[in-house]
Amino acid sequence: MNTLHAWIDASSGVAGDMLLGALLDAGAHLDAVRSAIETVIPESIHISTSTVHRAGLRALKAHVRPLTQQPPHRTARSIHALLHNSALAEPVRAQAIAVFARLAAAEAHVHDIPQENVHFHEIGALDSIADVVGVCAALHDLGIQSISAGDVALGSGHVRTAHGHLPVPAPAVAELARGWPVYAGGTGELTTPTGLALIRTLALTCEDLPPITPTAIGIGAGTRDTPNAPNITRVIIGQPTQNPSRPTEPCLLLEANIDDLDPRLWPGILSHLLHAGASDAWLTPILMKKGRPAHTLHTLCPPHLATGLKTIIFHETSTLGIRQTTVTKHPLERFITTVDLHGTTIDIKVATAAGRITQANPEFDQIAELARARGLPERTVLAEAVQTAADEGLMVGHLLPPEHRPGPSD
Ligand SMILES: O=C([S-])c1cc(C(=O)S)c[n+]([C@@H]2O[C@H](COP(=O)(O)O)[C@@H](O)[C@H]2O)c1
Ligand code: NI
Repeated sequence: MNTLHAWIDASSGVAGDMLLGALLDAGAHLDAVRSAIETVIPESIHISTSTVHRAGLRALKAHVRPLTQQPPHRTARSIHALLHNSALAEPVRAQAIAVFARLAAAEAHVHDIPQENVHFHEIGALDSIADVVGVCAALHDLGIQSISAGDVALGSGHVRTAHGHLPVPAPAVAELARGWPVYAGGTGELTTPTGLALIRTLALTCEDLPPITPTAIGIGAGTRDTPNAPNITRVIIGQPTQNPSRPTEPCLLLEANIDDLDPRLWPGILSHLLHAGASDAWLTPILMKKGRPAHTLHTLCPPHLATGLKTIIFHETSTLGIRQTTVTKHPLERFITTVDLHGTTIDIKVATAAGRITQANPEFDQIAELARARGLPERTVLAEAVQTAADEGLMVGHLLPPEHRPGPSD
């Protein structure tokens, strides 16, 4: 299966209409975007594009023009209902709802009000709905399956808004930036709340351009044209040439053939090596010279732990030597998330490739403990945990649900 990854370059900043312009420039169909926006807010927005230049570079400007100066009053709650009840394609609807929830959480925090009471400035609400629904529809139209983004430039100084003069980054932008690498990168407001909410919700990780073979590049223009500082957002779309977010890791493999150790000692040795930081430690049965049954001890480890692990092997086994080879590891991105099962928190180990789940396994020790506590067979509790995880979208082949994405320190 060919997967398509989109990498967002917000090193000159990002706003909702800039990202929309970039995706349209990369080949998303304007009709698909228009029709998604019409589905949610009929006859409220006129959307068109034009080729412009920003600091001498060609870019596509998405013009998102409200058709009314007096749209209905919109709160976070009413926008959620509007999107929820709309006939948008399911992935577009789910993503747009998640983006607005993130935006509303940031606004609620900085204005110190309940999330459902957040209201979006009347005209701004229309713009924002069009930008968010437009971007999600454009991604769907392009068939994008995973997204990452680089560090984001936020700007500096002050910006004039409907709420008066705000410092840059605007408070909601600063709130949305928690846990994502950002920097000033220039003067003025380079990143808006809607632009950053889109990146924070849709992008799985922050990274430099991952290994992909580009098939489309889109450049979206901001409103101002400032000399020497192109006011643009870029997207580079392509097929991952490796796992998009995980470079290979250098590893050492330590090995020894041993034919004279009391076999009862092996479990303790393997466990000691794992506790000391080995990525893996295992035995394979072998037949040595003179027909002697024996074992090869294999220990995989990051290079900086090799000396300590070799000391353990020499100390706890009877070997007279250790072979050491350098190997390359291609790890999948993995992390632990949790689900609630009968009031107990169960860890789920999740691995992803190109943004899709390849493994989602409940931690078996916790399953066994819960099974014991409830007097049930382990396989019943295991099946319940797998089903609970699947109900929350943690299913092999699915995109990772936003609420289960790892935080920056996971
Ligand atoms: O309308 C409100 S409450 C508002 C709050 C904030 C905060 O940071 S709080 C910022 N702004 C400014 O509005 C414009 C439009 O932003 P979009 O994301 O809707 O494009 C932008 O200049 C924000 O800094 C408004
Ligand atoms: Ni605000």
